[in-house]
Amino acid sequence: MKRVAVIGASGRMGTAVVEAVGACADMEVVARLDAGDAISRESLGGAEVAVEFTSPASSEANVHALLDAGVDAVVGTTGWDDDAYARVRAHAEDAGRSVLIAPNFAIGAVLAMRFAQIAAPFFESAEVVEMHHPDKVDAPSGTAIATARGIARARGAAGLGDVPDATESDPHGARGARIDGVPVHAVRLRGLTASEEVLLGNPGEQLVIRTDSFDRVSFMPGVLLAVRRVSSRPGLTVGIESVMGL
Ligand SMILES: NC(=O)C1=CN([C@@H]2O[C@H](COP(=O)(O)OP(=O)(O)OC[C@H]3O[C@@H](n4cnc5c(N)ncnc54)[C@H](OP(=O)(O)O)[C@@H]3O)[C@@H](O)[C@H]2O)C=CC1
Ligand SMILES: O=C(O)C1=N[C@H](C(=O)O)C[C@H](O)C1
Repeated sequence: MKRVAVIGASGRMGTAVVEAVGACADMEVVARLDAGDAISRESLGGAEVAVEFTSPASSEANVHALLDAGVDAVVGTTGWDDDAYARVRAHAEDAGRSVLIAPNFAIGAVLAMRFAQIAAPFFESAEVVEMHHPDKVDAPSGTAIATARGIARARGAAGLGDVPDATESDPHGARGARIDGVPVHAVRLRGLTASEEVLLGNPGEQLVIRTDSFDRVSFMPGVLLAVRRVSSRPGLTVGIESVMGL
């Protein structure tokens, strides 16, 4: 029986994780921590793995505290950059522990990111539109950042230049953000959970890759897979693609 702690347990994702882990025959929730709770060996209740869905402002500190407490971590909180990854990788390696951080645990979203990378070299234009519930605190989404970076890498490797765009004046920022040169647009709309479209264009044709999470249950198979596999992957793993065998 894998002993699991949930950090951010009262939040939207934490609540879904507590329920999903509790429904598994091979794992149990031994600790539920939220804002204001200290992370320590004692408060973690003998957990082997912690699942962390909190806020971009607190996630890295939580992961260091989990490593100090001798626990492997599965992290879904967004807002990570390369410097933060490097600090956690070094800490995990020093401590002989494992951390898996993924911007999206939904199988469809992971596949959409991969499909976008495969398609990107074949299209002149590429833009990413992410659409989320209006209670989300960060924009653009972690998934959109990872998607845009993947597209940019694939375009760069194929020798493609900048996406075409004749815009000369955009005082209101209507052309969105640029992530590694790829335009990214964020929609916040009541009724949505999490969706993303990758728009790829050539003269006379368009390819749209779309993924929708209608419910937070969509993230749970990926989270549970990560909980089962994280401890066999020393150091830092980013994304669940490799865990899925992609
Ligand atoms: N990787 C993935 O597949 C997914 C990632 N996410 C990401 O997960 C994160 C959480 O999303 P969501 O569940 O919707 O957010 P919520 O705001 O619903 O939940 C976050 C929870 O964490 C708590 N919290 C805040 N700070 C701390 C802290 N320092 N220690 C412990 N708990 C803390 C909050 O408490 P309080 O409200 O009191 O501040 C709240 O209960 C976001 O970054 C989101 O983008 C979301 C969905 C899928
Ligand atoms: O905040 C959310 O809800 C989500 N956050 C993640 C992100 O920022 O990409 C994953 C998913 O899109 C839901």
